[in-house]
Amino acid sequence: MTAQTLYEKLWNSHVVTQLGDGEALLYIDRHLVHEVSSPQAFVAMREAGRPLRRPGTHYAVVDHAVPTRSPRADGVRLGTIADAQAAAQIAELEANVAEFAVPYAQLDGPEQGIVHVIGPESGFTLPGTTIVCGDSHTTTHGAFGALAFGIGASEQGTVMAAQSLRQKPARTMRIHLTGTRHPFVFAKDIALAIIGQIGAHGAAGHAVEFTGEVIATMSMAERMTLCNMMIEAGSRVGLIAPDDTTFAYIKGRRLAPKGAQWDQAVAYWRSLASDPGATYDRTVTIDVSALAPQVSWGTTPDQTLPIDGVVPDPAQIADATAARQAEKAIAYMGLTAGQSLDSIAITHAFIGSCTNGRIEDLRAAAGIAYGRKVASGVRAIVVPGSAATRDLAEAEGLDKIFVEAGFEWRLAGCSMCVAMNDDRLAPGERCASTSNRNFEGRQGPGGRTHLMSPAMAAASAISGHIADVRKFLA
Ligand SMILES: CC(C)[C@H](C(=O)O)[C@@H](O)C(=O)O
Ligand code: SF4
Repeated sequence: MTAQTLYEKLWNSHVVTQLGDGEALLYIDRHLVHEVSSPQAFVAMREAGRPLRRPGTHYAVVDHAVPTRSPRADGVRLGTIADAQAAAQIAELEANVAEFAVPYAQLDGPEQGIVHVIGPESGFTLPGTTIVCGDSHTTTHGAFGALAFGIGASEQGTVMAAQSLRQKPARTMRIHLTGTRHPFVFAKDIALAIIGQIGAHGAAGHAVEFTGEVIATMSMAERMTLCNMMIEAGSRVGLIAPDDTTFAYIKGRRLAPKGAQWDQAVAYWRSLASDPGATYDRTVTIDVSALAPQVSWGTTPDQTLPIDGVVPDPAQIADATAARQAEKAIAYMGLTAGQSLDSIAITHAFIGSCTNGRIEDLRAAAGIAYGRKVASGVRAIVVPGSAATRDLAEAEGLDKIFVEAGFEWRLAGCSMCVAMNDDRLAPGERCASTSNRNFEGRQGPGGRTHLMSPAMAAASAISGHIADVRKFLA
C-alpha cells in the first residue's frame, strides 16, 4: 500500500461514499456548538421537524457573548447579563440544547469555557475523529491528530440531520520545524513567524501538518496554539500526529476511553502518524533557532515582525498591493514608518482566547508578572479559557500573582478576542493581545490590536509599551 499522510488516513477512514467530481461524503464523528453560529441550524431542524441523528455526538457551550465579570461571586447567571443581545443569544442556545437533547456545558458549570478549550479538556476531542464546529478556529483540535475544521450554518444543519458532509479533500502541506528555540519563544511566536513568512493566504486550500523536533518539545497547549493559528494562514486544517504527550493529556478526562478501550484506542491512535515516505504537495521548513519573539504591527496576522524590528516603510515595499495595504494598516494603527516596535505605547493588555487562554499560557504570563506591576495607564485583563483552567490557576496561586501585579482576574470566555461581549476597546485604544486576529475593529470599533505571546503581553503590560520579553529573562 502506498505511504499515507496523517491527513489522508483521517480522510480515508471517514469517507462514506465517493460522490464524483472529487467530492466525498465524509462521516462526522463530533460537532461542537456555540451560541453565535448555531441558531440557524436549530431553526432549520425545527422547521423540517427533524430530530438530531445522534444527539450525543454534539457538545454545546456559550463563550462568545458571556460576560467575564459577574455581580455574583459564584459566576455568571443568565439573569445577571446586562447586554440584551448577549443574554438573548445565550437564552436561545439554552432553549435549543434543551429541545434537541444536546449535551451542554452549563453557563455556571465546571466545563464552561471557550469551545476550543473545553473540547480538549473534557476529552470530547480525540485523535482519529472528525470534528466540526461553526467556528473558524476549529483547526485547534487538529493538534490531537483529529480532522477538525470550521463549517457554515447550513452545514451545521446537515451534520445535525445526517451526521455527514460533502467535502473535497485538501492538498497537503507539511510545515517542518527544526532547531532549538530561545526559552522565551513560544508556539505563538512560531505561528506568527510562519504566517509572516507564508502570508495570510499562504496555506489556503491545504491541510497543514506540523512535523519536526520542535513539535516533540511542545505541550498540547502549544500544539493547539499552532494549529489554532493556521486558519490565519488560510488553512482550514492544522494537524499534529498524536504521540505520548497527546495520550498523557487525554488519559483520565471525562470522555476519554477507559480500561481496555483505552489500550485499543492508543494502539489505533499510534497508527495515524504519517507513514515514512508519505509525500506532501508542499513542504516548508523553518529553523526556529534564530527566531525572536514576534509581534503584529498591522491589521492582518501576516503583518508581523520580530520584536526587534521597526514599523515598515511602505515606500520600501516593492509589491504595489502590499505597499498600499501597509500604508492603510499603518494609518489605522496610528503608527509611523520606522518606529521601533518595542516603543509602541499601549492602553490595554489582554491575556486569554482559544489561542492562548490555557494554563500553560497563564503560567508563562504569571512568570513575567510575578513581583512586578502593570504600568500606570494600562488596563490589563487575564481571562482563563475555561472555568476548569480558572480553577487550576487559582489552585496554583496564579490569580494572586496577577491581582498583586495589577491585572484583572476574570471569568472564562472569548472576552476581548472578539467584540461580542462587554470586554472591548474604545476607538484609538491599543491592546497587546494574545488572541489571533488583528483585523480593523476586531476588539472594538477603532481599536488597535497587536498579536503576541502571553509572556510578551505580560511584559508589555508591565512596560506600558510593547516590550521584548527576552529583557525580562532573569
Ligand atoms: C463567531 C465565530 C463564528 C467566529 C469564527 O468563526 O471564528 C469567531 O469565533 C472568531 O474568532 O472570529
Ligand atoms: S476566543 Fe476568539 S478566536 Fe477563539 S472562538 Fe472565541 S472569538 Fe473565536
